[in-house]
Amino acid sequence: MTAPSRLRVDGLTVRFRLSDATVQAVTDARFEVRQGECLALVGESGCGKSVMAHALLGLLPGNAEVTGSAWLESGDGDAVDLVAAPEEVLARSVRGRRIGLVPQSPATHLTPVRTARSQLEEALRELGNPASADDLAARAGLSPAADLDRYPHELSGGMAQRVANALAVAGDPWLILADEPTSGLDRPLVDATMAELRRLADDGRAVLLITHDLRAAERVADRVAVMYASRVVSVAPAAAFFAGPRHPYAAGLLDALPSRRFTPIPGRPPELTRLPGGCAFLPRCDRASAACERVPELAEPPEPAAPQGAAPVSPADRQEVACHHPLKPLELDRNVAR
Ligand SMILES: Nc1ncnc2c1ncn2[C@@H]1O[C@H](COP(=O)(O)OP(=O)(O)OP(=O)(O)O)[C@@H](O)[C@H]1O
Ligand code: NI
Repeated sequence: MTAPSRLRVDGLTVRFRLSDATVQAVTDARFEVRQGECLALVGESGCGKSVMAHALLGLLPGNAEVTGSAWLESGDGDAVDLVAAPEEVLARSVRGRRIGLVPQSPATHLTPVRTARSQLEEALRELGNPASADDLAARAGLSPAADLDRYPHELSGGMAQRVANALAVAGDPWLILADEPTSGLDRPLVDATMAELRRLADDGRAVLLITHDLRAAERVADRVAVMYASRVVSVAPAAAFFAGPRHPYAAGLLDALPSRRFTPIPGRPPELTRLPGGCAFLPRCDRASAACERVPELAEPPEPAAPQGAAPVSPADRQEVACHHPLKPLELDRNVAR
């Protein structure tokens, strides 16, 4: 059975009106994050990932126009549309409560002059959570007796991350949002942070991880959504995505990794003030045709007939792509994969 949805984004669109131009930062985004899963949202710098996060939190500046919907759901009937909700509701019951925020830099996020315990206790008190700081710390992998009475400068990077994560769940959130939680961190700390996010998902949280570190995403994500030039162009189960992405842009991103072909995609993404009418990836795509002058919808591509003897693509491996010429599905050998 599929787990209940915790975040359901549908048609989410963000425009910034400037005096002489309009920035199309997020266009018609559609995806969901379910209870107990981590969805990684990836894409090149400037494609709209953080604007999407800020739209979900109601933290966009006054020149932003937001349309569409983004339902944050408890999983048992309670729900709030983050786009329609008034600021008062977002401030009182969403940010830091129903949405727990994993900060970009835990070391600077923590108050330097107070112990981890006093910060956790204050958060629990403010959020009306009867849990104890010891419980929260233990769940986050800290030793309450040894770690909680330390000041932030006495904590290692990994420990500070765990305290920040304990703070992120202090309000018992429906969704955890982490926008580039590993930028500027060294590899061991990246690994520790990813392990922490995985643990939060395994604990039953829904985790939305925004990152351009594909290697980190591969370690933690159950599904991967790819953004390009303001649109979500691919949503796929992680294993199928990393084994054989269907969208040419996603394939290009993976080929650019040092651990793969280390070949960057030629060209640059378009300016968000001057998006083309059709597929925005067209000028960089070696599969483009006249059909690509029309914007492709995000959908499961019609499958080519499976070669004789080959198993059809399993439902668990199905990828949605916005592309008129998707790459062929890879036959994942389920027996080998397990
Ligand atoms: N207040 C604003 N007014 C106008 N344009 C904005 C505003 N905020 C963001 N943008 C533009 O929106 C686009 C998307 O930015 P965003 O920060 O979401 O990118 P990103 O995908 O998070 O990139 P990165 O990986 O570098 O963090 C950029 O072109 C940015 O310049
Ligand atoms: Ni960003």
